[in-house]
Amino acid sequence: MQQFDAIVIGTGVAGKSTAEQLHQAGKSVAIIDKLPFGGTCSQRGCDPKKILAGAAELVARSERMRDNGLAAEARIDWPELIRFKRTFTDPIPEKTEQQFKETGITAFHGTARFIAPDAVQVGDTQLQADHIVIAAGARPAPLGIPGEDLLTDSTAFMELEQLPNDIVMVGGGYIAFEFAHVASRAGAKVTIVHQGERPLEPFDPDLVDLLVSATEAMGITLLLNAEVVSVEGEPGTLRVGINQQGQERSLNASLVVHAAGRPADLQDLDLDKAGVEYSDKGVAVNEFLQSPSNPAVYACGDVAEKGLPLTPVASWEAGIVGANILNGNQQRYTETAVPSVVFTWPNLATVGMSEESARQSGKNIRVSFSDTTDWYESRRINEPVSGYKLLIDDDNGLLMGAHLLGVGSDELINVLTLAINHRIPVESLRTTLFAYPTRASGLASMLKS
Ligand SMILES: Cc1cc2nc3c(=O)[nH]c(=O)nc-3n(C[C@H](O)[C@H](O)[C@H](O)COP(=O)(O)OP(=O)(O)OC[C@H]3O[C@@H](n4cnc5c(N)ncnc54)[C@H](O)[C@@H]3O)c2cc1C
Ligand SMILES: NC(=O)c1ccc[n+]([C@@H]2O[C@H](COP(=O)([O-])OP(=O)(O)OC[C@H]3O[C@@H](n4cnc5c(N)ncnc54)[C@H](O)[C@@H]3O)[C@@H](O)[C@H]2O)c1
Repeated sequence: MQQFDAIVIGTGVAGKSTAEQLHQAGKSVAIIDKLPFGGTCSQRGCDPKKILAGAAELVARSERMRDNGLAAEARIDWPELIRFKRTFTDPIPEKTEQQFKETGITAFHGTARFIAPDAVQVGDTQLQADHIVIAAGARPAPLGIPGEDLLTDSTAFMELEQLPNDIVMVGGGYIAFEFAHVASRAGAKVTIVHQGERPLEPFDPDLVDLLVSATEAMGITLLLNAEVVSVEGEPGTLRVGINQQGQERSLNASLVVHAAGRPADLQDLDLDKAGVEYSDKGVAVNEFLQSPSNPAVYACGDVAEKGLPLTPVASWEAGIVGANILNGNQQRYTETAVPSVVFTWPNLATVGMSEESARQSGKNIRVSFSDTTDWYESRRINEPVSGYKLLIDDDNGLLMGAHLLGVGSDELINVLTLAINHRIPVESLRTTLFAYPTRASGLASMLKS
């Protein structure tokens, strides 16, 4: 059995940064991954996705300006775009492995499973440590439907050599909308099949309605209250069975994409052998991100039950875990407002409370909501829709929640996150001079009392 001060399971944002922090403090660290080193965000998630979304944005913007002074329209060359994406993603595993080698972190390829409360096995190798950090991320939710293996997951979608003509997205969340916008702008006919009444549930319903109208105007079909119940056929000629409010129907598609959620990836870990509690939300953790049932174990990132499954949260939680292992439990996980963006064109962004939860809070709230499609910042690029909703506590003048739709929302949401987390009064935001013309320069109008 090989001995270490700490074992980290997962080489994504959460695992890699915890391992580096522990190693820099002089600990001997082993790190393990069952997939090529580097994790989801940089190879199979945020970063490659934004390369595709960036190209789709150029197409959208050029289309919208075609009769407004732009002569040529941009077009996506899918194989070339995937080649460009690979220039970012392909080097990551080797680069990450090299970094581990150079820093002295001992890296293992393979699937880690617990064999004892303080030990894991990878292949034939057994490792033991004072602390074990689970940073195993998430995986596509098993759907339990016939023909499930015919679905293409988000990783495989971003590896497609050719983009098929007709695509069905199963689910109506982040991945469905981002990929639908990309695929549609690359020329595919796309249908989003969503089981709920409202897509993009964590986002503001009024702004989602505006985004949905723009999405439908692009030619994307949305089926709501519709659950995918089966997929059959051969790859390339698939038939998707749908139950829409009790009515059976089916759709033909060349590609069916899994966009139906990503729960914690617990399946290989054998957590029962370590006495580590878990639920369908992930590894159970206390305020120190430590397993309450096995104090040798900590968890961070998508696999932990606390926090949104987003990259900045994974990185922040990793810092807490690293500090608590090094200094004893001192840093607490505290609820903080976390911004989130759907990288459609236009962008949809949110931070802080929803209108519903703000109204339920019992506070004296003011809702500032407007469709801003006819504002200069939208009209100059002929943007199809834009809008905002700001939720203000009228008693103390603080921002409780901010919801944005439109170009520049992905950056402006960060300013509003700063305001919420650092209790900057809306009056200060309203009277601050922001560069003009930018999306932030509209804040004064948005915050007029
Ligand atoms: C398509 C897509 C787009 C996204 N876009 C965004 C975005 O724009 N912004 C954003 O903030 N977030 C985005 N996310 C979410 C973001 O990628 C994750 O929140 C983040 O990568 C989580 O990091 P992590 O370190 O917790 O997990 P991961 O990066 O997933 O790392 C976990 C690692 O653990 C390994 N592992 C699992 N089980 C075992 C085991 N038993 N043994 C060994 N290794 C194991 C896995 O192979 C994996 O490499 C996106 C996700 C996807 C799928
Ligand atoms: N821009 C970003 O930050 C970004 C982008 C992509 C992914 N992510 C992360 O990855 C996670 C996974 O993304 P996602 O889009 O798969 O999940 P999601 O949770 O955003 O959306 C999945 C949706 O699919 C629906 N659904 C589930 N089963 C279904 C079925 N059988 N038929 C029809 N609809 C069904 C669910 O009701 C849910 O609303 C996200 O929660 C997010 O944390 C983030």
